[in-house]
Amino acid sequence: MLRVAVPNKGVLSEPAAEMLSESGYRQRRSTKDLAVYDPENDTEFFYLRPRDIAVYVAAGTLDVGITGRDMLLETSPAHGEGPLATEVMPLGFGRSSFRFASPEDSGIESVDQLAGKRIATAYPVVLERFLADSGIKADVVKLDGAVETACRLGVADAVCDVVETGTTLRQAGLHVIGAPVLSSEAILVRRAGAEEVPAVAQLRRRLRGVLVARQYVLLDYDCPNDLLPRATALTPGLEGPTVSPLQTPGWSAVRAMVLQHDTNRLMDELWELGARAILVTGIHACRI
Ligand SMILES: Nc1ncnc2c1ncn2[C@@H]1O[C@H](COP(=O)(O)OP(=O)(O)OP(=O)(O)O)[C@@H](O)[C@H]1O
Ligand SMILES: O=P(O)(O)OC[C@H]1O[C@H](OP(=O)(O)OP(=O)(O)O)[C@H](O)[C@@H]1O
Ligand SMILES: [Mg+2]
Repeated sequence: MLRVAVPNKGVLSEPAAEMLSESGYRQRRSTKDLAVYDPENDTEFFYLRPRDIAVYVAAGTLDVGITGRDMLLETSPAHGEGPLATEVMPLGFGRSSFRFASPEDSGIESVDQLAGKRIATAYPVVLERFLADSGIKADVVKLDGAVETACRLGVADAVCDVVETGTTLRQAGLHVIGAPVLSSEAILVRRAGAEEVPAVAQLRRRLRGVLVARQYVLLDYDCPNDLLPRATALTPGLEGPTVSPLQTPGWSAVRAMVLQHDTNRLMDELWELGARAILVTGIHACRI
């Protein structure tokens, strides 16, 4: 039986369960359920705090889990100090960066100026590693959440926190300083060095299928044969485009997968080139 950890709360919770449902796995009906068994796939899902997921996976108690890259790094022991979980694949949601920010009027404008200052964070391990690697000596103030308020309430001079849109920072009168400490998104994690088993390989293929179906569309168009080399250079597909003859002499039909965000640019360029009957179709599911 495969045992999978899924975030029970927070921003990763819903999209993680949605991605597993789209991958054909049964998910819990109520947010109060702690675990659910999917008999068809012989898989049990455990709903846990995202912060704890890599710990269970590293210990080998659960086979795989979905968490944030920042959470994995926060709960990873220093080299040689205990079992490790490792990133298997990114899942394309829950994107954020982990960054320093200081009050607008603090005069702290660069990471170097953080030396000797108090920095509040809910990710002390990641922050302390960064400070040690950068040779900056500062006091780390460990908080559980709502870190942005720490400066206003006088317990810190700056913060290091998760930023997505930046709205929370702005509301707290803070501005980002320096480059991101790290870029995070939801990831699938496994125990480091764990042997590949068929059930995990299947889960990975299914998740990859959902990712590809979300990212790509199918583009069909009709094209005069003499323009095929230029048209198919625009739409090379994954392995190569499908080109079949049309009943109209001198014309072919082309089908290729293209990135969804590129669709309108490609349709315009193909039209300018002389392609016609350009159609876009969504991909519901796939195995690539
Ligand atoms: N606004 C956001 N946008 C994208 N990802 C986010 C955002 N906030 C948090 N995350 C990501 O979600 C993961 C877990 O954060 P979450 O807020 O769910 O847990 P937490 O902060 O430990 O718990 P809680 O907020 O319930 O106290 C982290 O990987 C983090 O990067
Ligand atoms: O840049 P934004 O789009 O504003 O998003 C970032 C905010 O979202 C998360 O907060 P969450 O709601 O998880 O609260 P928490 O700080 O208590 O964890 C994170 O800790 C930031 O505060
Ligand atoms: Mg949070």
